[in-house]
Amino acid sequence: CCASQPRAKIAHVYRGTFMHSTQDTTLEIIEDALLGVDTVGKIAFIGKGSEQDKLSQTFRFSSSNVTQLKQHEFFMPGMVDTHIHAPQYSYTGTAMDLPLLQWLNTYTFPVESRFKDLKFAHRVYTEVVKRTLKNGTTTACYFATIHTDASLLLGKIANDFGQRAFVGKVCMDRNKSDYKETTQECQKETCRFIAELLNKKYPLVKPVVTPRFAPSCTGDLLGQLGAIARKNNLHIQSHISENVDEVKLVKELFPESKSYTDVYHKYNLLTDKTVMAHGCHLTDEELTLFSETGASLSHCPNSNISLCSGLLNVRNVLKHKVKLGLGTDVAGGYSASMLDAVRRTLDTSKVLTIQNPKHQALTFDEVFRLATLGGSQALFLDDQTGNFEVGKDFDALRVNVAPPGGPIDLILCDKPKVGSGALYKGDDRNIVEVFVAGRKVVPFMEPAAE
Ligand SMILES: O=c1[nH]c(=O)c2nc[nH]c2[nH]1
Ligand SMILES: [Zn+2]
Repeated sequence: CCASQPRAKIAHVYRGTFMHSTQDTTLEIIEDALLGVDTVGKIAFIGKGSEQDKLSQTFRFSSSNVTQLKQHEFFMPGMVDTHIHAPQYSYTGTAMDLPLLQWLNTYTFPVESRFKDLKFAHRVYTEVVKRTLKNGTTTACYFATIHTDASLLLGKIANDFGQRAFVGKVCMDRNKSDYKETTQECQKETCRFIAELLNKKYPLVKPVVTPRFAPSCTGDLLGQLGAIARKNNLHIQSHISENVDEVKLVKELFPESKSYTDVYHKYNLLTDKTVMAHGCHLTDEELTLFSETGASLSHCPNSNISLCSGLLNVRNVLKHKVKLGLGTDVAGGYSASMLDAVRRTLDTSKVLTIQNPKHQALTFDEVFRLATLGGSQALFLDDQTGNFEVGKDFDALRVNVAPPGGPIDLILCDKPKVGSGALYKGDDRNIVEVFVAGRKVVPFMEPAAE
């Protein structure tokens, strides 16, 4: 049994099967566990169901307050989407026929330009927050657009629905089209975005410094953003080495830098609070620089396949001791569901084994860890979320393997395999409740009135 000293009062106690990952165990399944959540949403204890009497005395809760999971139900940690473009949710699954640089110019920039319109932004951002929450994303690291007010609105909507989120106002001062700002505007608006979002004092929603990627930023802007992040001790997100044409372009635009990674490093954008999406074409030397700086990678396999960008060798990333989480990368990725990201990660890893039988494919348990604890580590949030350790916030999914009308027929009842079956075959119908910091956010709460 693990328990903190009883301090805050216990608000909820749950009894049943819990699955999670720890530093030492890729997947731990605790049957008939008892977990207590205190009034500030933190996990106060996790112990054995058989110790309920003792725990109820220590933590002063009554047995009648224990919620017993039903047969075929279990709890798992909420999933962490380490990379998602909220505005691009509006065209998911409709633009999968061009490689990255053409895809951005043809589809992405025209759509993102529309987010100047706050009504349109409100509609799309409400849908993406609801859709990701329903699919078990308790933490999302969002790109918004270049528009400060719409980006602030995304923060408000995530807060209203109770999702833990980083929100980035996108920075770009170099583009063929008008979808950009001047260097000075971008710096000024980034500072306003950060100040205004922090000023809201949302408990779970924070700003992240967001240069779109090196090709859409001048060195001047990158340097200014590095300084802003450092001064305010903020998270940073961007893209790196997604596609070979992009890597070539970065070489042309930044001839003085040794590598793509070196460009970001030079401008102080690689820190232990940085998450870079993709990294399919990074060299071992670049991965070493990630490891040395503590920067992490977001693996977005649906996007990498959909845009024919490349196949990230996650095994090699982990070998270099680089932190890694999973991302949907909507709308390069056509699915907003982290369960899809889990499956595509497994598929990608198996394709690498098909290409090279010496490659050791990732296991289901390892990928489960990447979607939960790995994501929280990549976002430097692992002291707050990622698993069911005492003292962390209770970010959890109540999964029912076989709800009526659901996608799974329960034929095999082999307990340890039930979790993997549910995650391979399940969808949001199986995620019957979602909790963030102890609060039930699915079924949805009514957003507070204005
Ligand atoms: O998948 C991607 N989506 C984007 O919006 C983007 N911008 C730069 N690089 C990118 N890659
Ligand atoms: Zn992206």
